[in-house]
Amino acid sequence: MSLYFDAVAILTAPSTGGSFKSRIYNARNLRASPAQIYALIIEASKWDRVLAEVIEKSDILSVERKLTPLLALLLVYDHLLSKKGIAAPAAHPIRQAVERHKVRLKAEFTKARVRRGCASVDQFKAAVLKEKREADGTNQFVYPRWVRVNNIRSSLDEQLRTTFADYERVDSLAALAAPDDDRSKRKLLYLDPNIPDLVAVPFGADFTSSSAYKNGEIILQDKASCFPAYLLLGDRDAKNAWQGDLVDGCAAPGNKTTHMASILAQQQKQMQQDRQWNPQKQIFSMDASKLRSKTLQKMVSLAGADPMVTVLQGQDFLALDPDDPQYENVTGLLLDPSCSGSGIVGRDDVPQLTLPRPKLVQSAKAGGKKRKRGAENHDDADELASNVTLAEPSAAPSDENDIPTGTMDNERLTKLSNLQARIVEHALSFPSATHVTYSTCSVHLIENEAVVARLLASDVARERGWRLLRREEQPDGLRRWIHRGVRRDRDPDTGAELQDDESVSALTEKDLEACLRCWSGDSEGLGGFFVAGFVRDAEASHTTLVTQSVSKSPAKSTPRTLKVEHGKENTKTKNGTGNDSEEDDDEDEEWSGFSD
Ligand SMILES: C[S@@+](CC[C@H](N)C(=O)[O-])C[C@H]1O[C@@H](n2cnc3c(N)ncnc32)[C@H](O)[C@@H]1O
Repeated sequence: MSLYFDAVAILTAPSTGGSFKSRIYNARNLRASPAQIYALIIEASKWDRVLAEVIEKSDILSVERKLTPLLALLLVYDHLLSKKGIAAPAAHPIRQAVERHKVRLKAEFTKARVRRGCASVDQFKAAVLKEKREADGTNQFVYPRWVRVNNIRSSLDEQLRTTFADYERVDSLAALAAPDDDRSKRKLLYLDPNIPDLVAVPFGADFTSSSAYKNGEIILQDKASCFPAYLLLGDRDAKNAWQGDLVDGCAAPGNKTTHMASILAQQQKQMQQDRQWNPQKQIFSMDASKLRSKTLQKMVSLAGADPMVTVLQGQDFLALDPDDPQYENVTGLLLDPSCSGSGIVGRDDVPQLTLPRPKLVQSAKAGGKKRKRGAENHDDADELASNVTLAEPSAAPSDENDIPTGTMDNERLTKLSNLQARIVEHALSFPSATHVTYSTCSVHLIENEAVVARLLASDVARERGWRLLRREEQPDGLRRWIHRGVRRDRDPDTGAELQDDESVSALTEKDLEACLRCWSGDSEGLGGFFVAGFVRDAEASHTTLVTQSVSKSPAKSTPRTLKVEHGKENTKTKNGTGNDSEEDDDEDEEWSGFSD
């Protein structure tokens, strides 16, 4: 039985680089034989579309709560197509969960064959393979391997001279993939025009044995995932280098933390041209999950960012006290909280599996597209979405994203978006903060523009003068990015726009221009992604209403509102008399809510 659970674990584990096969053979903690696991995944992936169809039509996921879509797909493959059937004792509950439906499954499998006009299983197999190749061929053409150069340990120039020395420069993403080539073997390189220090190479290129990868000089990070740190820290030079500390509130596994550190390193090196670079602790990076925090710490160390980053392992960002003196110099915060992951697409040579959708999701308006490979376990997502404080996710994380892709109904998405909004509101309350970014790898409006609309309408945003970082204020590469915020969700299957969504009616066209979107399946070579930046104006800080916590504990605090003019606290009380008794109690409170 461990065979199926091991296969699920492999398919949902973080992508650590290397070929898919080598990852299975090098994996620890597997109980089944690597050869068996590999064969099961490869064979099942050839039939995924049919198996998904059969499982959906027989509706076993609605009744068999022990089965996740991925587990069901692997089991039903063995049940219907392998000679020996399911490799588990006959009395095993998971085997029974499938075999209870054998008549229905067989009937749906036969119908799927007949629908494709195939008289035999062999013909059926050929037709299914053709279908699969047609679907995958496009994916592999579009998605390259993105490589970010880490300025702490190296520089783009140095990497072009060394790791990429024998790579031929091409002038478009499409040129990375000439049809019928063995693209992974061709050494082609495209310098990304939007994100500094980012290059794209053909899909399948493997750097995991290169010294640059092992030493943390290069980091395999998708382009869209580079947007938030660049949006936050921008194009700065020695004259206007970033001032103040930074917080990455939802940081594991650490791509954006290490990207922030890399950008800061670049700026600081420019400032200290002739002198030795002397990195300073400037970033607080945390994750509520202790398990994922370990990966975060490893990634920070590998990137050489220890002198710049303080990792707070297992720290819930919502429990961080913005008024704690150690955060008084925090000027920028990056928030990339848990999301539905509905924008995630396969990024490496792991077989792409089209998974069955449970009935619940098939009928949900904002339900995801057919799931691609991603983390499993709906219960974790549910728990996460319904709890105020994050529970340790027990499912293996999938790269940056820790939530299963595509299995969420509207209720779950709503809970998740509530949590996302709370997290960013908390960020907006840091007394010295002037810049905040919010990002998700979701395509759903409810997690993206709708969260932005709620944040702009929140008390903390209005009182502290937060607004969106407008397109014309964004770093050059992102200002030129053409895919901006939207008012309508897209149909997950056809991509067609759905009707206007009221949740974003308060956003102006300028606001939508300020938001950045990425979509899968277009010529940009990315998955679905969203990011928006918030800033506080210098003018807003001169005459702004600031909420000051009476208590140091955010959970117990009673906010009071004070008016600030020209950088000074105005001691006028709420009723303007200066005699408000509530305020008298707080006379000794240190001033803590003041923008730049
Ligand atoms: C999308 S992932 C972050 C990916 C990361 N930014 C990167 O670029 O590598 C979301 C992370 O947020 C963490 N998280 C969710 N809620 C949190 C909270 N309240 N405080 C801290 N971390 C939280 C999850 O454990 C998860 O690791």
